Amino acid sequence: MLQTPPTRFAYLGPEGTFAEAALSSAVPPGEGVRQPVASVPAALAAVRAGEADAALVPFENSVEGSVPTTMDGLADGDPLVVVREVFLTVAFVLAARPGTALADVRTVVSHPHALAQTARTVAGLLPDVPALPASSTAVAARAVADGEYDAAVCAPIAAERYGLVPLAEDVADHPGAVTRFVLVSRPGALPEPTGNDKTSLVVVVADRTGALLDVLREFTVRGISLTRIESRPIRDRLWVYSFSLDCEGHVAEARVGEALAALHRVSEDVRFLGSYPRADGRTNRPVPGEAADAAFTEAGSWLARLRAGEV
Ligand SMILES: O=C(O)C(=O)Cc1ccccc1
Repeated sequence: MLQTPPTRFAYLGPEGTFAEAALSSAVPPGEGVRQPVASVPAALAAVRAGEADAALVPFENSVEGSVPTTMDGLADGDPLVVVREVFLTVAFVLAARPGTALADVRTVVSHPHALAQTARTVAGLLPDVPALPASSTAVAARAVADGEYDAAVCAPIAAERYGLVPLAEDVADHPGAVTRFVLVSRPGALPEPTGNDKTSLVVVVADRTGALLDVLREFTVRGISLTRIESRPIRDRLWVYSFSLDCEGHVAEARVGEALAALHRVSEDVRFLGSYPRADGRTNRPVPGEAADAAFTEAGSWLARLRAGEV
């Protein structure tokens, strides 16, 4: 009998990252094989090259906003789509090699988002100590274990994994911060609509008055709520911006499909980044009657009758 090969999941590694914890919360242990990779671009590249089937990468944070390497990595290059979102409440420790005292620490290292979310607390504990960036919190913990730096901001599990001990626990400036991760894969069959889905897009607009309003209007007139919108520079065109956004609904639903088709007409480019089940514990706003699939179907039949000369 033919066996389907296990799904290969790439995640921002090494062992002990928040991305790994997010993957474990989304995919039961024992399902698929997991490959830690060195960076977000490496995780996306592994999927694009077919070396992995899906990648679990951080997307945005409730305190720091979006993760630029992920946003830009999805906006450029061969298309990838989000098939799932995962929310994780993150807790940070300041960790060092056993025997290190706070007074011995001359350097702190972590992922830029972890440094940003703990900046005030860490500066209070270690005034004037430089905070240096690393590609993940676990790589930072490993580098401390290897003696390259004195302390890391990381997950308690990463400290344990690399033999570090906490100098301070719960060093987040805003306890309860949530990170949104996404599981991305090469385009293929879309996740089925669940009735509580989100759709992600990148829309490139022309440099003209009202271009953003034109984009927003296509959602408003179809009763679609946006859950995120932000601008990102298009790096090879000076002062031209794209809009990265999430809206409620699934592309299989008429109002969302029609909005995308309209955006395709009024903007320079639309990149579809997937329709997937909403996982933030919230429920999409009720769809107004005139924006429901049944209303679009009925309007389509009416138009067909008009065109056939039946009215
Ligand atoms: O570096 C990690 O562990 C990640 O998964 C990225 C990250 C960093 C800080 C907060 C949330 C996610």
